[in-house]
Amino acid sequence: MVNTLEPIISLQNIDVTFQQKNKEIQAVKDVSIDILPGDIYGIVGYSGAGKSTLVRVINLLQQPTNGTVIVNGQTLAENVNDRERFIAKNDLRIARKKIGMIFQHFNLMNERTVADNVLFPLTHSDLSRSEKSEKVAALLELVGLSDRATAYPSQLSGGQKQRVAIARALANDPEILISDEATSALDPKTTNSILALLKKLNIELGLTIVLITHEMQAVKEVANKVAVMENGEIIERGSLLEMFTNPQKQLTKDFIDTATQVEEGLRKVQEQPSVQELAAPDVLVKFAYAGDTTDEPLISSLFKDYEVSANILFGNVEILQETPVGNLIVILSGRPASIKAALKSVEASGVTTTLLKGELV
Ligand SMILES: Nc1ncnc2c1ncn2[C@@H]1O[C@H](COP(=O)(O)OP(=O)(O)OP(=O)(O)O)[C@@H](O)[C@H]1O
Repeated sequence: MVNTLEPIISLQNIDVTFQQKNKEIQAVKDVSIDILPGDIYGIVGYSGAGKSTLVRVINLLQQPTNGTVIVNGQTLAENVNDRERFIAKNDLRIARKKIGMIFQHFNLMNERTVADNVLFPLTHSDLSRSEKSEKVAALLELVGLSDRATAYPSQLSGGQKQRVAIARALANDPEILISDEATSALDPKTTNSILALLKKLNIELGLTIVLITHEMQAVKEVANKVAVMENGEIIERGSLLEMFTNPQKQLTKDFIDTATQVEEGLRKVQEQPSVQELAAPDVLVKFAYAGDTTDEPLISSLFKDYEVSANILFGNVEILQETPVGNLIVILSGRPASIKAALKSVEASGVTTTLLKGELV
């Protein structure tokens, strides 16, 4: 995506405060975020971080206590003379049609068929009866459920229910889809098929997707940008690659470790005698890199240029956003000054290094 695009969603200095008896809950604190057309923007955080509250501000399902909400160039909320003002109800109703939403528990109407669930948002549209039927058929085709049009939600698997919910969310041709933990109730295989569907909709329809989740794995599969939320604030944000190769905050690192095999690799590596018996000046380090750097030249240059040998204990390369992203866990051995210099040069070549055990002397 070109960076000069105007944001399709712009949230500026958003606060959401809930008043509860004699206490105030600040669910969202001064959050600003710009989402560009065509982005799949992942917002990650633990339960209670404020993700749902924040994304519900986009379509004013949740009114902000303060801040500006601009969607598709239209100002839905802003602070004027110290008072938060909102777009007129009728205009909001129209604006909301362009913002689809899907949820963890699907929210389907159980007494209606699949086709009727998808038809529901078109009830008051100007389309003729046959146009509506055609639209429903096309939507079911798009989500791969043409053969289940007359089934009832109770007859569907979780993944199929979410497909119906997606078709329903797309009925009014929205430009934005908000996914609030849409894959959290699904098993890993079904999760992947729903994420693949979201990616397809992003590519084929140019749909902008805001994906909130507590699973970095889901974000990793499809998002191009990521923000991490904690205690109502965005504590870190960036491109998927930046976040995976050079996370700054501990919480981001923890989330990333859950989505790579590094955490598991590290656990096994720690059990190995060579690590348990690690003696100075040897050090255990992790290298994380993206793009053209590959492990082989990296390792051979350590020896060639610094006479530092690297014993690889764990290696993992995966493709994110069509870019290889690698993680290596190695023991470096050599003269102390050489190890230091080698690590410096590795860092300078764009590889993120983390000292896992031992000390640089
Ligand atoms: N309507 C409400 N009234 C009072 N407090 C609320 C309300 N909605 C949310 N909160 C509180 O705001 C904070 C943020 O909640 P929110 O649901 O946005 O978090 P989340 O990151 O989406 O977590 P989860 O995935 O569990 O929903 C929590 O402390 C929650 O209890």
